[in-house]
Amino acid sequence: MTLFTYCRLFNLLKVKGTKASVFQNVTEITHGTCYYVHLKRCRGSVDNKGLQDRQKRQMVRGLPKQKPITGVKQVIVVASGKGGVGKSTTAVNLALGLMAIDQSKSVGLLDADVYGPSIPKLMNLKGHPELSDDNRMIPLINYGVPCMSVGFLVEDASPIVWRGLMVMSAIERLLRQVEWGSLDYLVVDMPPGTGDVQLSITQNIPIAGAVIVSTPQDVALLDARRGAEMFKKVNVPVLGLVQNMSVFQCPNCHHQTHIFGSNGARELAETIRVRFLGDIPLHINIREMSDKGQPIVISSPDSSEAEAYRKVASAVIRSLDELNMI
Ligand SMILES: Nc1ncnc2c1ncn2[C@@H]1O[C@H](COP(=O)(O)OP(=O)(O)OP(=O)(O)O)[C@@H](O)[C@H]1O
Repeated sequence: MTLFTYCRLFNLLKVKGTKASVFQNVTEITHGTCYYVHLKRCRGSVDNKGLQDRQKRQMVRGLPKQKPITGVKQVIVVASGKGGVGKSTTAVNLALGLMAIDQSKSVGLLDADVYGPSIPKLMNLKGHPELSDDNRMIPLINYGVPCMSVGFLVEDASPIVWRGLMVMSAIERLLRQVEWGSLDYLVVDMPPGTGDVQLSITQNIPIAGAVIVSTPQDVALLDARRGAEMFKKVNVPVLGLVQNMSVFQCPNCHHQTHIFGSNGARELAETIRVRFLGDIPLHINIREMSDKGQPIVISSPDSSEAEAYRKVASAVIRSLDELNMI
């Protein structure tokens, strides 16, 4: 581990306030290509599992007090039960779609996928955040969207091999130590699944609602359902389901194929009584533009794919408006 990465990780773990006392000693242990940071608690060793279990129990009982992120009006989390279904691509294009349909709105993007941060690549951003006068990280901006990601804090090729407590500290820092300014929406790209990170985020901040992304494939739908149930359990409203990669149209003969199935997410939305937010086709332009860091909503705003993302953004706003009326 280079000295640079080490310092970055160390800074990342410096949590202000009471939790700072948890970290008395951070020691680097190198095992071949894997790096571990060994944490010692003031009294005895850290019982990660115990701590996490306690957090989960507190969560379920609704004990911890959620604190809003300074300057942010509404937090929208984008989640998926399963990895690789297009959650980050949807989060990016949703954020840009929200801005496209109402340019008076300010939108930020937070990459909470600490194990596999992809927002820097998708938003074509590189570099490290500067610090404000009060030591908060200033987001990097592209396409008018301020972004923050753990990817800005570690070197590109560094393996992100973290123990549970380190992940929680990183998340806390990303939630509390970023100078967002004033935002109407903060779109959060969650890690896939229904684990500690997801619980920790729902525990720490008030969330306006969750958008669940799934392909129409049975195995993805099963996990999407689990994701939706988790949010309901912790009282986060589910704004709806996005069906990604629903149809592939051959660019030559225009024949349409439902590679992952056709209507699974739509049917699941009906079953679990949440809004169906829209269909995003499986399209090479979406993948190619994403890889270039030029999201389709920005690079081909007139395409039907960009329109599909804007429709999803409109549906999300409808869900939020309905919730705000309650
Ligand atoms: N509608 C789509 N059409 C074509 N390619 C897509 C589409 N949606 C996503 N992809 C591609 O699928 C791959 C996975 O997408 P993405 O990284 O957004 O998924 P994810 O669910 O966030 O993955 P992870 O769980 O690893 O974070 C990427 O290469 C992306 O460009």
